[in-house]
Amino acid sequence: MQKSSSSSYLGPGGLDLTQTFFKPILNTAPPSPTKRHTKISVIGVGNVGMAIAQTILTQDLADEIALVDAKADKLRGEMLDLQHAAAFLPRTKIIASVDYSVTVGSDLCIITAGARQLPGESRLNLLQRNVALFTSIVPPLAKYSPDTILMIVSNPVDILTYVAWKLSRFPSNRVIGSGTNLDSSRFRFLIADHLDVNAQDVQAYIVGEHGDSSVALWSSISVGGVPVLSFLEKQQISYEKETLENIHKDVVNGAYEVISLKGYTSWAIGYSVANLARSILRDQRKIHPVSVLAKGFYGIDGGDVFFSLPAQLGRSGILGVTNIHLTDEEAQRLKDSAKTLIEMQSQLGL
Ligand SMILES: NC(=O)C1=CN([C@@H]2O[C@H](COP(=O)(O)OP(=O)(O)OC[C@H]3O[C@@H](n4cnc5c(N)ncnc54)[C@H](O)[C@@H]3O)[C@@H](O)[C@H]2O)C=CC1
Ligand SMILES: CC(=O)C(=O)O
Repeated sequence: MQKSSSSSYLGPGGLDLTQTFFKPILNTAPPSPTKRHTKISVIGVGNVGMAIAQTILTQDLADEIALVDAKADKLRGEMLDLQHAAAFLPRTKIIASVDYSVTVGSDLCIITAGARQLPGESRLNLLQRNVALFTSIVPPLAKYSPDTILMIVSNPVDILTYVAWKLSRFPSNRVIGSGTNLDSSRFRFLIADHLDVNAQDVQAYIVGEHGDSSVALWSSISVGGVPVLSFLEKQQISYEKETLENIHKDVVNGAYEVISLKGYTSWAIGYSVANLARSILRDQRKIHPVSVLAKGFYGIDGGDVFFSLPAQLGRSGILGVTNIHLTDEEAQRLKDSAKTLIEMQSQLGL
């Protein structure tokens, strides 16, 4: 049986079989002009890109997903494998190409392409390799989808978000790094595990660099609406600062541990980015710790640095940054995290 370019099957003699199986209802009203067609492009179909794509599919977040990768065979294989799950998933058109024209008209472009860490290697060590790739990825995305929102996932995510902002020339509200949304989920899991509660009832943020200099905002943690540290202090319940430091260390070491065990991280970042995509495309106006242009917030003034702050996300991208009270120690750690990133950025000459 021959397949036409429009995907309808032509039987013997060129008979269009879709006409045999379906008797079309004529004179129907056209689709409502207010119904939006949502398109997401995922660049890089490695472990991370595919975990994101499959989570987006299962959560019914897009009408169309376009996949792009430099490896044509791997790309077609991943596209077919996802298409073959059509009978079990919400209806989503899945297309793929090594040519960026496939991304045209995307609402959201998620970049996961690039080198990943070897066991023990830091995220910042990937910088030179992945900056070079971004010069061939970001300009065509901006060309084919000038109104899109860019979501950067490749590491080091904060500096690459800055690079994507520069290369795209987009306003900063439309260039977002997945940042510490993932670290904060790890943090909430560990606190929930420690207190034997549900992680969704734990409100807790890791901010700053997605990486070794990240900052845990202990002073603002609440569980079920109860501010944890001030509650413990009022009840005169002693807690060890070391216990808190160890939980943060476990957050920072979390990715290193997973990478040393299975070679890469994928499932948690898949859920994290799908969670961000939902807030953006469904205009949820939820607060997420994501990588944003931080200049002017929380006393950060040393340069154009992107790192994670609790930001409100909606259909136009970043809507604002929340003003959480920080202790002097937390504010200083945040400034140190910014300094680390600005020093790395200054070597790029962008
Ligand atoms: N921000 C975060 O929280 C996280 C970030 N990551 C980062 O995501 C990135 C991807 O990780 P994995 O998927 O595990 O790596 P991977 O090696 O499995 O996949 C990378 C993919 O990028 C493709 N690629 C390379 N150059 C390309 C180009 N110029 N154009 C298009 N595609 C290209 C490769 O062909 C490959 O399919 C890494 O930088 C990793 O560090 C990973 C986990 C979490
Ligand atoms: C690899 C990475 O950045 C993570 O899993 O946090």
